[in-house]
This record gives sequence, C-alpha cells and structure tokens, in this order.
Amino acid sequence: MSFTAELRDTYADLFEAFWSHPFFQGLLDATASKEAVVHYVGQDRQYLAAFLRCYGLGMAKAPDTDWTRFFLEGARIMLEEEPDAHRALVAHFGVDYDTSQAPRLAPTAQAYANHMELAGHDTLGVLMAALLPCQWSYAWATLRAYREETPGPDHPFRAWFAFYASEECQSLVAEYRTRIDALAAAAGPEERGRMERAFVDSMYYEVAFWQMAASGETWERLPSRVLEPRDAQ
Ligand SMILES: Cc1ncc(CO)c(N)n1
Repeated sequence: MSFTAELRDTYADLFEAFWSHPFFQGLLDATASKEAVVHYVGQDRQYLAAFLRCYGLGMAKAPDTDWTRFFLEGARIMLEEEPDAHRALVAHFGVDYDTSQAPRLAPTAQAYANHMELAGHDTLGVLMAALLPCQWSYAWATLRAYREETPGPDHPFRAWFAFYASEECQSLVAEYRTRIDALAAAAGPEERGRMERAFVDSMYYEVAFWQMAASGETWERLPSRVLEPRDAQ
C-alpha cells in the first residue's frame, strides 16, 4: 500500500470527524448560521494567505522546475479560483466578501498556520505532508457529498461544493499524493515518521477549524480571568 493510502486507512477516524462535524454538515444541509459562515470565511481567507506563504517555502525547496511549476499551479488555483468559492458562501447571506475579512487569525487557525509554516523548515516531504490535508479533506468530503446527496442547483452553497469536488481539485490531490508517495519511498524511517506526524496534526487542525468556525472562536472570547488577570496572590 502507498504511504498516503496507509495514512488514509490509519486515520480514517479523522476523515470521518471532518465529514460529520456539525459545521460541515450545516453547509451540506444549508442550515449553517450566517455568523458561523462569515466567521469561517474571514478566517479562511487569512488561512489561505498563510498557505500561500508555505507554497513560497516549497518553491524555495523545489529540487527542479517541475516542482516549481507544481507549487506555482497550486498557488494560482488558490489565488484565482478559491476566492470564488468563498464568495459563494457569504453571498447567500448578503455579505460582501471583501468586508468579511478577519483582522487576525483565531487561535486554532493561527496554530494550524504555524504548524504548516514550521513544516516548511523541515524537508520537502514533511512540508508536503503538512499541506496535503487541506487539499485532500475538502476534495474528499465534497466528492462524498456529491455521491451521497448531490447539492442541487438550488443549494445556496452549490458553487462552494462544486469547486472542491471539481476535476481540477481532485487531480490536484492525486498529484499531491503521487509526489508525497515518491518522497516517502525515498525517505528514511525517521523522516517518514515526521511526515506522518505532520499529516496527522494537519488533519486534526482541519476538524478543529470547523469547530473554530462553529464556536465563533476568537482571541477576545478567552475567559475574562485570562485576559484580565487578577493581582498576583
Ligand atoms: C482550513 C482550510 N482547509 C482546507 C481548505 C481547502 O483549500 C481551506 N480552504 N481551508
């Protein structure tokens, strides 16, 4: 079995948690609240900016121009096409995409971005393993949505589902997997272990990102005793 097929198998529970999270299910049955969706889009916009910086770290590691082109194409899709998927989410609530920006990443989203960036200071294989869940979880879950209960033409978030389930996003995942499988096959057991860890942590953060959106997590929502510590005893 390939490295990524083994990851899929071993961490099937995380894929299921991603699918069944109430926020994703709320997008699927179109019951997600305006507040949660707008919070999600504001955070995700900044998350994607962080992801693009990781593509920059990948470019700095590219062993040849084939890899450079891979990162370039991934960045192009993220810059030019993914924002339209976001627009489709907030448009349903009459919210303008450009005004749904968050001033900064919430703790969970920041932790995820930090994790990916740190992986960008390890090997190309570790970086790729940390980036894979972003592409894979969305492409997998939206394709499953199409197979199980196709978001129809009247679905308010149809364009969002259609983007991630598209042939373009599916083949991007396939390409990520081919490249990661080759890197894993060439890596020693220690590096492969770090690749697995990087992947699992990102999968965990993908589920946590839904929770961040659903709960409206921000730094400001920390309990007041943390923000305003009492005098030291
Ligand atoms: C947090 C997160 N993960 C994955 C994707 C898919 O690109 C996204 N837009 N946001």
